[in-house]
Amino acid sequence: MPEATATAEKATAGHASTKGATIELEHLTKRYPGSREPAVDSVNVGIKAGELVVFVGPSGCGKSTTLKMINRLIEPTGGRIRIGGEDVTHMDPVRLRRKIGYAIQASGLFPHMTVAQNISLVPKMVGWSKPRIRSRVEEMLDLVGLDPGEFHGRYPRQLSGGQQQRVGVARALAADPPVLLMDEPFGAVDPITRNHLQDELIRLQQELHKTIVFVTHDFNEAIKLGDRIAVLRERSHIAQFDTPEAILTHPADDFVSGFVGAGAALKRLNLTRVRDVEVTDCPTVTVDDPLPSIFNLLRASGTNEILLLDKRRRPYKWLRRGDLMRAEGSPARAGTLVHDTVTRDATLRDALEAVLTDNTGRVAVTGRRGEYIGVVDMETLMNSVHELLEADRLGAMEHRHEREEARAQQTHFEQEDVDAGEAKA
Ligand SMILES: Nc1ncnc2c1ncn2[C@@H]1O[C@H](COP(=O)(O)OP(=O)(O)OP(=O)(O)O)[C@@H](O)[C@H]1O
Repeated sequence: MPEATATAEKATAGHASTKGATIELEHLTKRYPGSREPAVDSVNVGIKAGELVVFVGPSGCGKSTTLKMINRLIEPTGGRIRIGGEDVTHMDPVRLRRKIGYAIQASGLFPHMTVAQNISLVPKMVGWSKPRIRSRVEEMLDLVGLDPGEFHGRYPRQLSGGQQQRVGVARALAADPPVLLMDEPFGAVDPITRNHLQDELIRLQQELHKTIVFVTHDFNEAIKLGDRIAVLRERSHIAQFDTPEAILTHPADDFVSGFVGAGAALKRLNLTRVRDVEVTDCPTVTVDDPLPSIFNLLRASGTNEILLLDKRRRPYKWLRRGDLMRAEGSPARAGTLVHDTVTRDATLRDALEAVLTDNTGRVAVTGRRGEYIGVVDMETLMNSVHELLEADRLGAMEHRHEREEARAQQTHFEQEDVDAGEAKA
C-alpha cells in the first residue's frame, strides 16, 4: 500500500496518528550563490523520533536556512538529510513534503480559501476521499481548540492572529506527517496569545509524539518548548545541543552563557509546569446563580473571594463581598474581570505573570475549552521559586566543587611530572 494511503487509513479510522521519525543532518551545508561564506557550514544534528528540538540563536546565524533544508524548500549544497533512516537528500521534494508538516510565522494561510479549504490542501493533494477529508478537517480543528462548526467556513481575515496560527498548525498536521517543522510560528502574536499557543503545542505533542523542529530567537520559548535545544552561532555551528536544564545550569561556553543571559535561575521557572504544582479548588458560582445563594456560599466557604464563571464555565470575574453589595441584582455587574488564565501546560513563569497581571494573588487554571479547573495561588508559586533557586544554588556549588577537584588533580599530576623530571636529572 502506498505510504500516503496507509497514513490516510490510520488517520481516519480513528487510530493513533503517525508517530515521529528520526532526523539526521550530516555535514549539511548551504552556500548561497554569490556569497563567500556558507550560510550553514557542515552542521551535524541527530534528532530522536518524537522529540521536540528547538534551534535558537542570533539573527542571521542560519536557523531558517537549516530548517528549510530539511523539507528542501532550500536545496543543500552539501551533506545529507535522513528521515526515519531514509536518505531524502535527493528525493522528489514534493513527495518529501507530504511527510513533513510546515508551519510559519503569520500562519501562511491562503487568504482566498476558507479555513476548511486551507486545512484540506495536502490531504487533497495526496488523494484522500471527500468524506475522509471532511472528517479530518473537523478532527484537526478540534485538536487545535477551535470549534469546527464555527470556524470551518471562515476566511483567514475573519480570524484573530492566534486563531490563524492554530489553523496554520492544523493545516501542517492535516496529512498526519511524522515530522513537523515550525519556523518562528508564534513570532507575530501578542505575548498572552503566544503563551497559550505554546501551551497548546505542548499538549498536542503529548498526544501526537511527532518529531518537531522549532526555530526561534526567543530563549525563553526554547526553554519552555524544547526537549533539547540546539544553541546555534554563526553559520549554524552548534555551540551546545542539550536539555534546557543542562544549558541553563552548565552553559558550554561564554557564547551560550551570553545567550542564556541574566537570571538563569528565574528562567528555570519555564521548566516547571502548572501541572507539577498543587492546583486547588476555590468557590465558584455561575452567572445564572441567584445573588442570595452566592452570599450563602461565600459565608459558608469562609473566604472573601469567589470566582464567577460564565455560561460555558469559563472564569469570568473575581467577586468580593463588597462587590456583591453593589451587584444590583446580577453578579455579572460586579467584580473584577479575569484578564488572564493558564492551562495545566503553562509554565510557572506564565502563572506568575498572570498572578501579577490580575493582582488577585492567584490565577485560574483552565482546560482545553477554557473551562475552569482550579486555581494556583501566589504562595504555591513562591514556594516553587524558592525550591528551584535552592536546587540551582546546590547544583552550582557541586559544579564548582567538581571543577576545583579536577583542577587540584591536574596540579597534582603536573607536580608529579616535575618531580619525576627532577629525579631523572
Ligand atoms: N536567499 C539568500 N541569498 C543569500 N543569502 C541569504 C539568503 N537567505 C539567507 N541568506 C543569508 O544566510 C544567512 C542565514 O540566514 P537565515 O535566514 O537562515 O538566518 P536566521 O538565523 O534564520 O535569521 P533570523 O533569526 O533573522 O530569521 C544570513 O546571513 C542571510 O543573510
